[in-house]
Amino acid sequence: MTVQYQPGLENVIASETSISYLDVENEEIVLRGYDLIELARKVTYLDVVGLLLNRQLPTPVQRNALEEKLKSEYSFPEDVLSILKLLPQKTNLMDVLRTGISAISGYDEELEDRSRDANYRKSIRLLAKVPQIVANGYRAVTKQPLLEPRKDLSYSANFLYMITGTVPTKLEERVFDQSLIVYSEHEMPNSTFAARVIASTQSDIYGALTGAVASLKGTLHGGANEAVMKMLLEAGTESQIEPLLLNQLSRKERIMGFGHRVYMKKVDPRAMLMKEALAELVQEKDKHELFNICVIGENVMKREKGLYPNLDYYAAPVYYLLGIPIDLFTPVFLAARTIGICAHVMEQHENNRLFRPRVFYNGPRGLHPQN
Ligand SMILES: CC(=O)SCCNC(=O)CCNC(=O)[C@H](O)C(C)(C)COP(=O)(O)OP(=O)(O)OC[C@H]1O[C@@H](n2cnc3c(N)ncnc32)[C@H](O)[C@@H]1OP(=O)(O)O
Ligand SMILES: O=C([O-])CC(=O)C(=O)O
Repeated sequence: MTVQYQPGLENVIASETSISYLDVENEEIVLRGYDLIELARKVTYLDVVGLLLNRQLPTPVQRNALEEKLKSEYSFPEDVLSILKLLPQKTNLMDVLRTGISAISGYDEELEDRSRDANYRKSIRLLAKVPQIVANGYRAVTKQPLLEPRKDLSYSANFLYMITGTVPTKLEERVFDQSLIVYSEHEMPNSTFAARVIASTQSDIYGALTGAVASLKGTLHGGANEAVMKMLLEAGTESQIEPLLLNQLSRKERIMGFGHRVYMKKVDPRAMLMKEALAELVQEKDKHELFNICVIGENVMKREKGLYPNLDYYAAPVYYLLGIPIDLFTPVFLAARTIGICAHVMEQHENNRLFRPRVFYNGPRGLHPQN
């Protein structure tokens, strides 16, 4: 059988899934039958968690039960916090997160159980603990006091509170929750593929998620949201963003937050939702210039390269205005994506076929060692 080689597996169908699908033609991100953007407008992150885990949107009663279950799993091993405190201050926070997720696996009694029910329970535990690794991991390496999760706050409000140390306003909570929804799941990005490849050996959900963290760190993937914010801050003013971008483009550099393997010359619907959220936030915080800088940047890239912003472009200034340290932007993305990755690992375990592709060999043949 001849199979065509596709560098980067571009457009190759790697899995069958009922979790999500990017319908680029119709500009819709399908999540278990729903439009992701409509979900982000109408329901909460925990509803989406319920949808991804149970294949249907929870009723309000089911949603509350899910929230209670999550909060009952907030307890966190002290020893893992001690490990995180030992990491050097300069450790990249994605590496802190990778270490933390790896370390908590040993505390899960069901680690080696691959059944759907066990994977479901482990997903809940991960959802309860990953935000704590993000927030307290950052606090540990930067020598700030650690915070206990607050059960009186919603899941999303607590996550933001544990990062910033301040209870968010209603608008901040809603915008952050929306950002978690749009980051929650996106078909087969590099990180999800990495997790499925790992899970396909019958390895465990913690290991698969740990691998996904390493994948997401790269700037061609999740790491772009941090790079975007650094670029926007470097520009600093409305008048400086265009020359900065033109300069980078003249050096043939990639502009972070633009382009996408699947959308490329089309708009990423998630970026547009975050643009709306940013417009609301700059109003509340009187930071209109940041919004204007972003819009100018968007227009320059459309004009110069025909490229559109991806989610990371508009999520970055949103996170900045929410008071999230830039080094935590990608860890927060991973925390939001944990549910999507868990759903994929569960699906992989339920209908598994080992990933083992072949190569297009272009090396020498027929050599012999000289004795
Ligand atoms: C949530 C997420 O993870 S979204 C992705 C976040 N990552 C980024 O924003 C990083 C910046 N973007 C990129 O590097 C790319 O658009 C990627 C990695 C996301 C997708 O890349 P690929 O599918 O491999 O596209 P590819 O590299 O073939 O690009 C096609 C053309 O567009 C150009 N291009 C693509 N993205 C950019 C960009 N951001 N800036 C400048 N040029 C770009 C490429 O240089 C290439 O041009 P050429 O044909 O003249 O050589
Ligand atoms: O789909 C991709 O390749 C990257 C992406 O936008 C995501 O993971 O959200």
